[in-house]
Amino acid sequence: MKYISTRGKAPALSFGDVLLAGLANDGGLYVPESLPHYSKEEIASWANLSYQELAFKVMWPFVEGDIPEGEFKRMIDEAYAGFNHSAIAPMVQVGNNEWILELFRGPTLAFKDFALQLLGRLMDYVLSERKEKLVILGATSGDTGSAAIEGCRHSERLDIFILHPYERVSEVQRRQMTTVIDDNVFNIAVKGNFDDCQGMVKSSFADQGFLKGAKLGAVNSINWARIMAQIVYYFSSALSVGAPHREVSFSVPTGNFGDIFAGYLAKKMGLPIDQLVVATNQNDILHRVIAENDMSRQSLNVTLSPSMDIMVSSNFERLLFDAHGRDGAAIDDLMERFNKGDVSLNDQAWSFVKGNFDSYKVDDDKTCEVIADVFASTQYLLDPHTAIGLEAARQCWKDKSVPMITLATAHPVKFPEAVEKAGCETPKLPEHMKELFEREESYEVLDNSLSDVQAFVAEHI
Ligand SMILES: Cc1ncc(COP(=O)(O)O)c(C=O)c1O
Ligand SMILES: N[C@@H](CCOP(=O)(O)O)C(=O)O
Repeated sequence: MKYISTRGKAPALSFGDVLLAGLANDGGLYVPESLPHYSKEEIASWANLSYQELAFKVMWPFVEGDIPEGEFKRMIDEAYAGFNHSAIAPMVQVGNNEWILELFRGPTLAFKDFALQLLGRLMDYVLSERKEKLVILGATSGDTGSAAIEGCRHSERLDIFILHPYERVSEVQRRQMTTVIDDNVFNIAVKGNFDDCQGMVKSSFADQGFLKGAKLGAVNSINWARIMAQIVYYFSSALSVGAPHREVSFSVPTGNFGDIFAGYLAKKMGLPIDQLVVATNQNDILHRVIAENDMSRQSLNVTLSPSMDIMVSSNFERLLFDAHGRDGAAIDDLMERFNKGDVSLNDQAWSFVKGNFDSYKVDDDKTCEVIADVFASTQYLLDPHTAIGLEAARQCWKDKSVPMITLATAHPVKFPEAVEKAGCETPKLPEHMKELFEREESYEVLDNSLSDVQAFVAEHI
C-alpha cells in the first residue's frame, strides 16, 4: 500500500516509511492512496473472531509488503496482552439500543493504548530491520503522553520527549507520565496550552536541523499508524450489535479528530454506519464548522475534560482532503488561507463535511449532570469525555432503532475533579497504579518557546 500527503507535494511512501516519517515533508498528513473495501458477507464472516484476529484482518492491507505476516500477528498479540478484559474493547449497555464502548481497558486507561501499544512495537521492528534510531517528539493534552511512553519506553531504538501543557492535565495524567523514570523518557511541561505543544511538534518536523542528524518521529495521530489501529474497534463494536446486517451509529468525544476520522474510514471500508457524531466540549471549533461553517480559532478554554482542550484539530485536514476531491494543491492553498485568517470552507466542502458528520457541544455543567444522572440510573460511572459523547449521542440520534455506540475514551479514575463535581465518588486506582501518588516524578518545566524545547531535546539525545 502506498501513502500520499494531503498537501500533494511530498513523495508517496510505503507503510514503513510513513510510520517513521510521522508528518509529510510538505507539512501534510499521510493517507492511504486507496482504501480496502469489504462486502457485507466478508464483514459478517468476522463476527466470531477474537479482537486480535479482527485487528489483523482490518489492518493487514495497510501494512502488507512492509511487515511480515507472522511478525504483525505477534505484535498484535503482544499489544493487547496487557488489556484487562478478554474482549479488549467490551460493550456496556446503558439504555435501550444505547451502548458504551469501553476503550480504557489498556495499561494507561485511555483509548490511546489501542494504537500506541502497537505503534511502539511496529516502530521498534522497522527500526531494528533498518538499524536506525528515532527521536520521538509528541504533544499531549493528557492521554497520548502516558500511552506513548508505555508503548515506547522498552525500545532501545527510541528516545521519547513528551510535551504537556503545564498545569492543564489532571494530576493522575501527569503522574502517569512523569513517574516513568527511564533513560529514554523525557517529560516537558510547557507553559502554554495543547495547541502550543502540538504547534512545536509540527514546527520541529518542518525544520529538523536542531537534531544534528538524528531523525524525528511522531506518536500523535498525525502518524497514520495511530489512525489505522483505531479503525478496528469500530468494526468489533458494530459486529457485536448486529452489523453488517443492520446499521449502527457512533458518538465520539473529539479533539484532534483522529478517533472519529478512524470511524469515517471504517464506513468507507464498508461498515454500515448511519451517523457519526462529533462530540465537543466548550472548545467547539469542530462543532461550529460542521453546524455553521465557522472555523474561527477562539481562545482555548480550560475545561473538566482536559484531553479535549484542543482548537487546532490536526486530523481535520485528512477529512478536508477528501472534501476537496483529494486535491493536494487545494489543501495546500486552504491551509495557507486558514493561517491568514480565512475561516470558512467552500459550499461543496462544507456540504461534504455536514453530510458525513453530526455534532454537538457540551459544557462543564452539563457534563457533570450527565455523569450524575447516568450514575444514579445505572450505577455506571462515566469519565467526563465519555459523558460529553453520551450527551451528544442523545441529542443527535435520529433513528432510535439504530444502535448508538458512544466511545468511552478514558477511565473516570483519571478525572477526579469532574467526577467529584458530579457528586460521585472517584473509584480507586487499579492495582498496577496503586502507588502512583507515592512515586518520584521527573519533568522539566519550560517556557512556551520552540527554541527552548528544541535546545532541551538536542541536549538530551
Ligand atoms: C479521553 C479522550 N477523549 C477524547 C479525545 C479526543 O480524541 P481525538 O483527539 O482523537 O479526537 C482525547 C484526546 O485525543 C482523549 O484523550
Ligand atoms: N487528547 C490527546 C491529544 C493528542 O491527540 P492525538 O490523538 O493526536 O495524539 C491527548 O490526550 O494527548
